[in-house]
Amino acid sequence: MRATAKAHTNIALIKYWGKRNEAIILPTNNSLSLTLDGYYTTTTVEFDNSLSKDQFMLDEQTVFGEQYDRVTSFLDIIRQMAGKQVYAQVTSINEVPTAAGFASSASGFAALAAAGSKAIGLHLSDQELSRLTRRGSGSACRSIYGGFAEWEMGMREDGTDSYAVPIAPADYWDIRVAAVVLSATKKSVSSREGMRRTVETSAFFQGWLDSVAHDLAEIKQGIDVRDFQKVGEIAEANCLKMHATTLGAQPPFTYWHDTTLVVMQKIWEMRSRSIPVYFTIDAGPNVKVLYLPEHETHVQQTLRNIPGVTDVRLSKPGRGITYI
Ligand SMILES: O=C(O)C[C@@](O)(CF)CCOP(=O)(O)OP(=O)(O)O
Repeated sequence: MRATAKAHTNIALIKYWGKRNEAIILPTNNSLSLTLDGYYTTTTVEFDNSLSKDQFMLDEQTVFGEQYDRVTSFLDIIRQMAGKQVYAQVTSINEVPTAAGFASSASGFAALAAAGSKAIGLHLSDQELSRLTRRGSGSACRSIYGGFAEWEMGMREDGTDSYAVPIAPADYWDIRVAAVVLSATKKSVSSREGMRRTVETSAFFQGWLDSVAHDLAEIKQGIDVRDFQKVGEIAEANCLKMHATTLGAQPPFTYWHDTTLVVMQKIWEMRSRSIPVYFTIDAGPNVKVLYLPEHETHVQQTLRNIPGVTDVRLSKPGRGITYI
């Protein structure tokens, strides 16, 4: 009982920022993302009756502690779905600069869900696989699909209607993403803790929530007609509103470091010179820059020349889950 799956990470253009149910990971709002081809995780899961516990290897290192606990708890869900009490050897290789705080959990949990469910003998539809993946990490449920995907928050409290749906495939629109990796490695607040604190204490959280549905409708309209300016403006504004909520939390926090702001200012300066370029930022200091292919050279050179930038990784829209 063995299977291998490959999943790509995704960046949210309309952010998932807040849970209404932590136990089964139900969000406060819908979110929308673009799956990227530059970052992926390949995971093999082998269920073996001779094992007395799960084993997890990540990038050839044995994993213990909180990461191990999240994986074995997730495998418990798969075992429960299959009605089998058998342990697994999980082997993951990340083509994701994990240290850079990229949503490696997104590609990681999507690959784990796909390989684990297949290895144990479940034959899940994309919708069922996305619903399962959500239980590992919310944003990961969007990586089941390539291209643009929307995670529907669902209305039911049992989560049966909370999963991602495809919006447009990877080959629909050749927009590019440059992931700007900063040397800053100060541990930031995890997305899970950041969301929790924001929902519970931020004076700005309701303002964020009140604006998301409109942002989502508008950005989908922009994607539909391939209006890059509209999509970029909304994604950037949505990101800034999300990050503003952290400043109103108690205690306040921010994911931004000094170089994060320098990169943001550079993006705005390029736009003042009529170069259509926009940014989004997740739960970390790194900036993801949206641009069009014809500006790739200029954008890449500009970003690489910023002091404190250690890497600029270019991505095109990526595909959904593949089995190897
Ligand atoms: O990706 C987005 O929509 C926005 C974020 O990346 C933050 F900016 C949230 C990711 O949260 P995640 O790691 O999925 O949380 P989990 O469900 O607690 O595992």
